[in-house]
Amino acid sequence: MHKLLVEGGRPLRGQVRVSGAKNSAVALLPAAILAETPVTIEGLPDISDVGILSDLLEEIGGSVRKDGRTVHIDPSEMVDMPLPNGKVKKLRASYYFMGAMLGRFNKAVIGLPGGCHLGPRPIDQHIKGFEALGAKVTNEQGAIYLRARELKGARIYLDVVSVGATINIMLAAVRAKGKTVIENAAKEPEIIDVATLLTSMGAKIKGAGTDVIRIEGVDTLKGCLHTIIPDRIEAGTYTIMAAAQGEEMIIDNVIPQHLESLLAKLREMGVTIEENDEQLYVKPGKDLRSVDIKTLVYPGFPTDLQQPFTSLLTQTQGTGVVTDTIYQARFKHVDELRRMNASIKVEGGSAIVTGPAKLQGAKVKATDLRAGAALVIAGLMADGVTEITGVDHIERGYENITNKLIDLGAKVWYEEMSDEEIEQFQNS
Ligand SMILES: CC(=O)N[C@H]1[C@@H](OP(=O)(O)OP(=O)(O)OC[C@H]2O[C@@H](n3ccc(=O)[nH]c3=O)[C@H](O)[C@@H]2O)O[C@H](CO)[C@@H](O)[C@@H]1O
Ligand SMILES: C=C(OP(=O)(O)O)C(=O)O
Repeated sequence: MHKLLVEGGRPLRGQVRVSGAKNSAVALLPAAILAETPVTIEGLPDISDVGILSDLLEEIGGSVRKDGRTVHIDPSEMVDMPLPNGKVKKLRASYYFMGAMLGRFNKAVIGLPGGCHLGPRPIDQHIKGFEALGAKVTNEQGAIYLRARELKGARIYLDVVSVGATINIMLAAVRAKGKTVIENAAKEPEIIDVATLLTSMGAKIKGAGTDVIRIEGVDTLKGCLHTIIPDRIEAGTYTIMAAAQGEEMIIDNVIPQHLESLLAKLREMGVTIEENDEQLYVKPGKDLRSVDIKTLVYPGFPTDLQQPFTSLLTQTQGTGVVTDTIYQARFKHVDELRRMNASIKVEGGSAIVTGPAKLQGAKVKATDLRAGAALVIAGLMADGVTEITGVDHIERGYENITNKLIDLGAKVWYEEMSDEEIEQFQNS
């Protein structure tokens, strides 16, 4: 087991290239189950979530061949193998095996998913959708059993706007008989990306990216070639780093429109940002002003950038209120930032951040993926060395973060943890 060390105080400059989107990748891979001939996906990020999903595709009989960041998946020999335990529990997105296997085989057995602990993360809307399409769904000892004689299109109104439920219902519905309408659907760019792949496979989908998605079921889907979109959350994380500790930075391979809510807030704080076709040029001003943020569904401020943004607010002038309306308990990073001398109070679903605080390097724990990113940003701004444990969370979502940071001028490195440190980490 290793820890990540960050020596603070060095300015970041230069260019960083954003990888393919984690939250697309984790849906595109299971979507390949629905095809009958090989699917090729280009630009997948090299992160652990992608590795685990590729292994799961092989467990059900698929052949997965990696060629750099391109992955070729041959789904022709896949079978309806139950996956009640094991790797499905290591990540959130294994729930997409439910929709995809149900769509292909009319049955699936999938263990309840893992992923970041951000408070309750129910999947009732996914299940409501599968049931509406004609599946019988039961929870038996922590695994979801789904069975259908035949899936039939239905009108499904989501009670909560959910990325996962929208994509999962799309996956199950593309091969169902007749028409499905998903109302109050989520509008995140990753949903459009998955719909684009499915459409290239022969699916008939209209309205992805709006809150009403219409799907006309087809009998078969074929393989295709798809290029993934860039990761707006990774791009946003580096943009926040540039505001926090950058001199001048270029974030490359970005769709700027995907980040408008973040860019608007950064400009309000005094950061200069220029948008080009696929790049952002970021130059922080002196004495940035604090702002309030409230996370919302897309195109609102993304909850996945709330934690990194909180680290930036520790350095701005005044008080900023961070309210997470998606995950009211997504504040585990706050205790760790306090160890580094940040001045933050959590009240209800909000963190109140008073800046500027002089951050100091400390031993901290990444409790989840974006908490890890928040600690890296804090470490870059702090005096001295910050030691971050729980690095496997960070590796779920950030490709090659150390090399990308080193190229920008940061001093970051991994060290093996001692037995004593591992024990302390496991007990904390
Ligand atoms: C793999 C992936 O894409 N993960 C993202 C996805 O997670 P995920 O798909 O799990 O998040 P959802 O969009 O489903 O969740 C949004 C809200 O709806 C609630 N809810 C969701 C489903 C459900 O059946 N019932 C229910 O009540 C959740 O508890 C949460 O409060 O979107 C989140 C919100 O943008 C992001 O933080 C995650 O990075
Ligand atoms: C919460 C996240 O991921 P997951 O849904 O995969 O746990 C995230 O990407 O910030």
